[in-house]
Amino acid sequence: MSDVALPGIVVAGGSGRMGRMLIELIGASDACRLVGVTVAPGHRWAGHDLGEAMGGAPSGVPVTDDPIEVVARAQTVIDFTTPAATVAMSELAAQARAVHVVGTTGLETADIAALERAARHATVIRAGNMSLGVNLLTQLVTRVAAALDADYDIEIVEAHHRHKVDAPSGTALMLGEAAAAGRGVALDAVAERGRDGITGARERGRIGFHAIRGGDIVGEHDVIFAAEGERIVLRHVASDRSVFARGAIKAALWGQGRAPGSYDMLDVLDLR
Ligand SMILES: NC(=O)C1=CN([C@@H]2O[C@H](COP(=O)(O)OP(=O)(O)OC[C@H]3O[C@@H](n4cnc5c(N)ncnc54)[C@H](OP(=O)(O)O)[C@@H]3O)[C@@H](O)[C@H]2O)C=CC1
Ligand SMILES: O=C(O)C1=N[C@H](C(=O)O)C[C@H](O)C1
Repeated sequence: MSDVALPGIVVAGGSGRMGRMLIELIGASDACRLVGVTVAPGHRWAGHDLGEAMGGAPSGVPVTDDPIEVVARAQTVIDFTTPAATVAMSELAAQARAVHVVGTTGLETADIAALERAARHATVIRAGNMSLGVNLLTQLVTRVAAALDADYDIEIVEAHHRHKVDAPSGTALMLGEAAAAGRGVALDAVAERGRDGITGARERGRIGFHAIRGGDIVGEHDVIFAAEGERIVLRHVASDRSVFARGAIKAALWGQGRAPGSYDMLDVLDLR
């Protein structure tokens, strides 16, 4: 197959931690090709060739802070940026009928509604965690939560690097949704985010969230089911961002030719 027959991918937020990982992995892939990179407005890479911007040889891949043209030429956008940038990108991707793979977390209800509007016209695949391990874990959490009653207190503890700007993490919220689904309750009705001061005794049936931030922690999540006399802890530890990037590339390939709509990694990984 000639190179141009491979799905062309734009990496949004190419100068970020996930963006750089995606650039490396797409560059090494023989199933897709990198056709453009977007960066934040005014970023020093904007207007340059990607290879040169990164201090190497020319690559033929343009970097831009004005994404309209590169998105129009792409089959897919992989987006790990900010909520505002992701919402703006969703309109462009929908206009171009490009698959939009969204890893960005910290999205508010209105942001998710905007992505759902875009999904009427284009394929949108979104997950707060794109690793195989976490998506499998959500299913284990649902199963354990369904098997246990509310005598088992559920607490979710997550740890990330010092640069992370949102809490709870997208993954913690996915795990919370999975636990709430197992219990047959709405997460919003039972979530308790952090505790401080004279909080009173723990209320039965709550799902607690706690965030640790420090150093270079890639991403760690514990789901604790604590009862009188025993405790179950389901844990996922990511030690390398490539697990998220590989999941995103898998989603990009899975999305080619897929009908417009909202999808997640359970669809991509055939875990439903
Ligand atoms: N779903 C998953 O599996 C995972 C999700 N994430 C999520 O992905 C997001 C990014 O994480 P991470 O890479 O660590 O964060 P970074 O801050 O390293 O990267 C985000 C990048 O987006 C850039 N950016 C901001 N605005 C725009 C814009 N309008 N257009 C293009 N680029 C823009 C930033 O540029 P600048 O710094 O110059 O402002 C930055 O380079 C977070 O929400 C994180 O939680 C992370 C890992 C896995
Ligand atoms: O910001 C990160 O780094 C990560 N964000 C995602 C999240 O919010 O859960 C996924 C992963 O844990 C890394």
